[in-house]
Amino acid sequence: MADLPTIRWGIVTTGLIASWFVEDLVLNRPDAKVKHIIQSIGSSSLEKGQKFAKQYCPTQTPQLYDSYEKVYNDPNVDIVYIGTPHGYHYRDCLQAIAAGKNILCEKSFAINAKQAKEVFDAAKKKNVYIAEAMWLRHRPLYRKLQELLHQDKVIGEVTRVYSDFAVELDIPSLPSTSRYKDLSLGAGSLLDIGVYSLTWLAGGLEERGSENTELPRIMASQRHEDGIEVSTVAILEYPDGRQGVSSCTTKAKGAPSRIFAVYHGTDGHIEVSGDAPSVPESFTVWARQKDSGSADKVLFDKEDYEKKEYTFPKVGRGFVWEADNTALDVLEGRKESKIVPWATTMHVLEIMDEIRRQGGTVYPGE
Ligand SMILES: NC(=O)C1=CN([C@@H]2O[C@H](COP(=O)(O)OP(=O)(O)OC[C@H]3O[C@@H](n4cnc5c(N)ncnc54)[C@H](OP(=O)(O)O)[C@@H]3O)[C@@H](O)[C@H]2O)C=CC1
Ligand SMILES: O=C1OC[C@@H](O)[C@H](O)[C@H]1O
Repeated sequence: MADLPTIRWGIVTTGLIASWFVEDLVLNRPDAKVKHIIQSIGSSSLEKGQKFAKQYCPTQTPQLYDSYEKVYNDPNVDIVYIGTPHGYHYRDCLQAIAAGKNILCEKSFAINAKQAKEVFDAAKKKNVYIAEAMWLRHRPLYRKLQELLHQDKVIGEVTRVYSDFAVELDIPSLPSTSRYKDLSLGAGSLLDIGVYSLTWLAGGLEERGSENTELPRIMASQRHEDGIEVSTVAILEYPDGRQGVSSCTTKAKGAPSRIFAVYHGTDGHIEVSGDAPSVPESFTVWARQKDSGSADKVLFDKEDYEKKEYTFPKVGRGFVWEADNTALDVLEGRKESKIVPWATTMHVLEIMDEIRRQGGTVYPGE
């Protein structure tokens, strides 16, 4: 590890995702591209910071702060990781930018596209790096899937995609301050987990990724309980006829088959599975070899397909690729991530804005 470039992280919050991310930052990996230092941790309470540091980065000695601002103003911090709830990302990013810090900010990057645009404009003015921590896009599985779909065209032209993220949460039992319940924190299934379903859809339908500024036609419906959006279904239709269905809910468990995304192409199918749509493990390519000419076109013709499974090893909690890629971006002087460029974040937020407009989900201040 001695010769690796080093990056010094300022961690903002001691919440769940901050703990997962830090665990991966300090993981001892033979193939690490960067040495990650936990330089400082900012929390609403010093005690929380002490407990967090002891539990998740015991081999390091971060400076502990009782505020986020002190992390932003720490001259020894190269990049700030923001793990606050959605409703605070806008505020926290703007404060970190004002202090001249580079930023990796959790998904969903902001409540809406307008907030994100302001943040990106501010980052541009200050000439700092900023990226949304959409870790899925950094995973080798997602990148291989895109290569097979769009470069190798293993299932021909992608025509349809389905993706669902279902989690059974007992939201009424949670305290009113929970990020799953408090609208000012951005509560709602779309911003929390629907963003993954949309990312799986984009993986198939939007090969152009960052350059794609055109919004698909969107037809969406959302359901609410006690004012919180608990289910979303959205149909996305692209000008050339490709269609996708993206759904999410906090009212049901995911299917036991563990398949959460299906890609249909002119010459086959791909099914993606894993512990959750945020934790994919493998995908199966069903490439059509022949047409057995069966008279009943309704029946599945398994024997017409060649099946190939791609499995990806688990490394830590799966944040290592995002961590290394982001650190290298900053160390090499980039201001945007190639993997999650600003345009991609804007595009997904614009889609979610339209889904919420049709579904009737409004956040405080909108
Ligand atoms: N990539 C992934 O797999 C995951 C990403 N996330 C994303 O991470 C973000 C945070 O989620 P998660 O870690 O689960 O949330 P938690 O509720 O576990 O943690 C959020 C932290 O934010 C700080 N905070 C500041 N103000 C508030 C407030 N008013 N209410 C609650 N917390 C506050 C607290 O830290 P402190 O007291 O230390 O200041 C708190 O611990 C979200 O954007 C979410 O979408 C979440 C889970 C998984
Ligand atoms: O990003 C996430 O992935 C896992 C979910 O359980 C969590 O609520 C969400 O924030």
